[in-house]
Amino acid sequence: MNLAREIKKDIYWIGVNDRRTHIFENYWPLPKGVAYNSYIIVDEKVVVIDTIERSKMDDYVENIEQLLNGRKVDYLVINHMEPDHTGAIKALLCHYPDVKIIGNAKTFPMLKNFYGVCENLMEVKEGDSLDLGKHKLNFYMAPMLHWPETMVTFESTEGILFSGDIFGAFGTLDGGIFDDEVDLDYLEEEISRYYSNIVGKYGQPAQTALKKLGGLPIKMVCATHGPIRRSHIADIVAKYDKWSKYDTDKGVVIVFSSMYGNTEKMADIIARFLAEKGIKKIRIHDASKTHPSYIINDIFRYKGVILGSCAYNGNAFPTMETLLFELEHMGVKNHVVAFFGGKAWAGGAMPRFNQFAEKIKWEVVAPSCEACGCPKDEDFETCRNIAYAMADKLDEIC
Ligand SMILES: Cc1cc2nc3c(=O)[nH]c(=O)nc-3n(C[C@H](O)[C@H](O)[C@H](O)COP(=O)(O)O)c2cc1C
Repeated sequence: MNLAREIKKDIYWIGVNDRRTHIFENYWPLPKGVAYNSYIIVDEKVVVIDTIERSKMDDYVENIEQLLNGRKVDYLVINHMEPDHTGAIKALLCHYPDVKIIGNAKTFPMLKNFYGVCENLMEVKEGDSLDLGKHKLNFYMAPMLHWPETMVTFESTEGILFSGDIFGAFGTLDGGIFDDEVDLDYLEEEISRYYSNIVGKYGQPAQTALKKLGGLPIKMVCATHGPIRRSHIADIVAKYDKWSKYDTDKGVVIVFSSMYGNTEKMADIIARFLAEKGIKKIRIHDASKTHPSYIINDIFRYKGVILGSCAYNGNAFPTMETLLFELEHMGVKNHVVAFFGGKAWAGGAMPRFNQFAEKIKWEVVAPSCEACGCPKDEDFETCRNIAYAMADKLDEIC
């Protein structure tokens, strides 16, 4: 049986599910797997829009052959060059050597560098269109979402936006492929984790793209990962708008790195004081246990961040270092922060935390608390001060 599915007359989803890969881009955990979505329009001309990751390319090409029943592919649109969407290009070209490849000026150098393909290219620019017969494609550039060459393709007859990675999600498509057929609640974290981890660094390009695409009469959004949107388009667009503006809710993410439990105890104390002040949305993460992707996802949700680390060889603990590096690298904006931790002699984490606050430009709401050995009464008082200052700040700005 061919798992290809018609999504509108003569337009098919020809994607695959990947439940075998544990970590996406060899870094981001995939507890619910991931789908690589590809699409084909069978008109007077046949066009494939984006391909899939190479591990399933044999099945993929076989599906296309079955579906086309002897017809050839005329065009391949490359919205995004990342290998999880271009991994099957060479296999496709082996079966259909005359395919004309559609991309933009930034696509083709990458195509040559990754796959040595440099013939039969058709370059498109902003607003260019292509007639397939009944269907017409329009191309719009979406640079840095999340690579320089990224673009989107709008099919204007049915109003379908082939959005590449934009509006994508982790999680396989277990049965249904549309947003009204799958359990969106079950996928919720995988949708936001995809945004915060993969697209999150590019808030400004996302805002630009939303404004540009906002004028199109979109009836369906077909991303390269996650469910196809046809019933809840406004919902994902609103989420993207919120996330890409770094607009967060009232709540606090406490993250600690602790070897022997002293710093962890301070995390619990701060959380208790926050609760005393009426803060309900408190998420505590152990940076040594929880992958940064989940912590970053919570930081994209909540305005307040309180970070704690024991001193470790003159620095913060390595698992905290990893998180700080990620946050700095992503340039996450618009948070308020405070710090705590433990030491046994000259400390180490606090100078690193201060450097972090300066670099990321988050407002520090209270002086840090650094306990020497196990935390004592005066440390608990400083923790109380951190929690109360954070709660007051959130009351003021959220
Ligand atoms: C490998 C190692 C390196 C450490 N480096 C420092 C340091 O540079 N400065 C310091 O004051 N304490 C240092 N300490 C001591 C711890 O920071 C201290 O014991 C702290 O209370 C541990 O907090 P925790 O219980 O949350 O793990 C180090 C401890 C270990 C085991």
